[in-house]
Amino acid sequence: MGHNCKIDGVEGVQVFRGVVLQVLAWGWCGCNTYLVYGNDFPGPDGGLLGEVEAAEAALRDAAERGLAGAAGRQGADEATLRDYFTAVIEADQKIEPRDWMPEAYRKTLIRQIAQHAHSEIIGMQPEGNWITRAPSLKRKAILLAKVQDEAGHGLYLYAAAETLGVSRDELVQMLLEGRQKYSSIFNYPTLTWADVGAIGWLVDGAAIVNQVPLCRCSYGPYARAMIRICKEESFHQRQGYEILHTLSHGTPAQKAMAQDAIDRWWYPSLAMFGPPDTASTHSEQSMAWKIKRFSNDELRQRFVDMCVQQAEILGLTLPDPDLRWNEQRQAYDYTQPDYDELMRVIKGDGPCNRQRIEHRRRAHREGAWVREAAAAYAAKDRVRQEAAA
Ligand SMILES: CC(C)(COP(=O)(O)OP(=O)(O)OC[C@H]1O[C@@H](n2cnc3c(N)ncnc32)[C@H](O)[C@@H]1OP(=O)(O)O)[C@@H](O)C(=O)NCCC(=O)NCCSC(=O)Cc1ccccc1
Repeated sequence: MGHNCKIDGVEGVQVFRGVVLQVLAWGWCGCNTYLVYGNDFPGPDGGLLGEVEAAEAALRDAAERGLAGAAGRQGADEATLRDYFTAVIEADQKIEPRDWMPEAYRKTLIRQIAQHAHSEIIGMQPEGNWITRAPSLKRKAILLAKVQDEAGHGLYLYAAAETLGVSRDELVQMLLEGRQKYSSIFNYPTLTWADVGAIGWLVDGAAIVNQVPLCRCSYGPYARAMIRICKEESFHQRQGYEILHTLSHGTPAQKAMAQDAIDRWWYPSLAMFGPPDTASTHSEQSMAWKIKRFSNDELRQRFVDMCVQQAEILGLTLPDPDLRWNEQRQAYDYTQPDYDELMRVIKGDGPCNRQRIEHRRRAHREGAWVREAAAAYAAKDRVRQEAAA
């Protein structure tokens, strides 16, 4: 399907009816987006892809050493199963769907993975808003592919959540009824084309910093989903960075537009990491279970430290007059985001909360015929297969 061509100096880009499918030259790349600049361009992920690869190797190792397998111990009493669960976590092995797990561990995972899946799906809206207005056909194709990747991430994550005994239908229903959350960041508007760049650089950047440690999460299906998602998010971050780089090296008006986007997205991106550690209700337990590997504040600091030099290369300013290197801490001091605003947005009172959820409800209603057709086809297919067997 499609044909291969060279776009922006990248060989082997597979194109089908004008839409970039994938870069064939990149062995692992299963995603839709592609790299649009040469090797002289600085990679903005701060080496995080290396960490993803290390986590992937650790997953393979865990599978080979195989401490997991508590499924075979289902007959044991609860105390033995609990000891085994603790041993698996302590040994940095993986809990798998059929293993015994405490009910609170299961619930925490369902809450976090579902919230994560909903974020990917709702997160398609702010950028989707710019697909028809992207400044060139090339930019449109890239953005279309990126937004499509987010849908794919949502699907991997719903599938991971389903291994915990909850159905995708139930999860979607909980989102639509406001009983489950999605990330605060997607309740902010995308006012200009530069916002698409800022989302890629800052929002995908924050997402990667948060998600790379999740590749080492103690629950196998979530950890495995995160490996692929992080690789794809790394592309997304680069495409956003490249948009901003182009704008900031363009006309004064384009540079001003890029700066304005950074000014508006910086603090909401810092808030994505959640409340400060002192106010985080779940962190302690989630870290003990090795679902979370770092606290909200640790990850936020890592993100700030990563962004400072990248902003310098972009020639843009992070909107924080108190941002400065602290020699003693070997980290940047920075101004905290407004956590009262975060709480207001989480509770439904952000600039776009109503619009986002209304749009999702409408899309769900309008997609009913597709779900019905798929279910009817599956039922027919089952009958056909049973008849043939
Ligand atoms: C770090 C945290 C978000 C929160 O830590 P926890 O230990 O779970 O909670 P903690 O005790 O600290 O907080 C107390 C309460 O506050 C809630 N809350 C906190 N922060 C937020 C917030 N920002 N927004 C909304 N709610 C928030 C939290 O749920 C809890 O409420 P609950 O008790 O449930 O009612 C964690 O769940 C996590 O790592 N999730 C996985 C990553 C993930 O979901 N990424 C998604 C974005 S990336 C993406 O989509 C990619 C993309 C890029 C571009 C375009 C499209 C897509």
